[in-house]
Amino acid sequence: QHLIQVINPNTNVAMTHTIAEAARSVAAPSSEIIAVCSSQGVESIEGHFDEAIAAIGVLEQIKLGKEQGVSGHVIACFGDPGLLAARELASGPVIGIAEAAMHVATLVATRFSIVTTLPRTVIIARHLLRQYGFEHHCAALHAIDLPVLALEDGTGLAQLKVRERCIQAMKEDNSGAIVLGCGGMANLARELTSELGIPVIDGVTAAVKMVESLIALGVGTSKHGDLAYPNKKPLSGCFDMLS
Ligand SMILES: O=C(O)C[C@H]1NC(=O)NC1=O
Repeated sequence: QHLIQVINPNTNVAMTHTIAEAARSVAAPSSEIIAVCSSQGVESIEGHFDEAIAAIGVLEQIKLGKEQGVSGHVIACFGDPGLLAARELASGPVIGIAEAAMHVATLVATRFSIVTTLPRTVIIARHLLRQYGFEHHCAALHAIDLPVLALEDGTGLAQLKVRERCIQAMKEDNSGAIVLGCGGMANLARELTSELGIPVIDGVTAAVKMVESLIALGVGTSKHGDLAYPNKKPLSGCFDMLS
């Protein structure tokens, strides 16, 4: 039995539940999903400011997960906030949902489109494409132009918009797969894949299976070089919780 920690970096409980359900829907019988969210910070992550705040929440949860003996971690926000910092802290694998979804898309298509929430977060996905080396694999990025928490408001409007943008991407982008650009979209991928006849990929489920694979391979985060544990030093003020 392996514990896999799935971290929603925002503080929204409903979205944490959506993410947890998706993670558990694909987890192997040998995996136990520990779903958590940041204990403080932002209720949704919609830009650079939010990402910076969320990264601290991620690090706090990574530390707690380590103390609980988890075997691996998922950062369940499409900005992959705090990913490399989390890898310094962690000994097991740490996978962000954006990198996971992008990797899976490149395994089944030569080019993919991304459908995310607010237009202002598109640049964050662009930065990740460059950082991960997938810039030339991404045909286009689309935003439904609704706030992240519209996905949890119960009206179904955001889900309708995601479907519309996926259909538009299929028609316009000449890409073979679509990546859903938000942890809160995790429960939409299977239905959209079968309805639209194109791989619609969610990063939460992709990341859970990648963490499981790395655990099975006996591959943890490298502690050789820049992802070694952080240099020991006193952490003052509110950061004391990270020491
Ligand atoms: O960047 C986005 O639009 C989505 C991102 N924000 C958030 O609170 N969870 C996420 O996955």
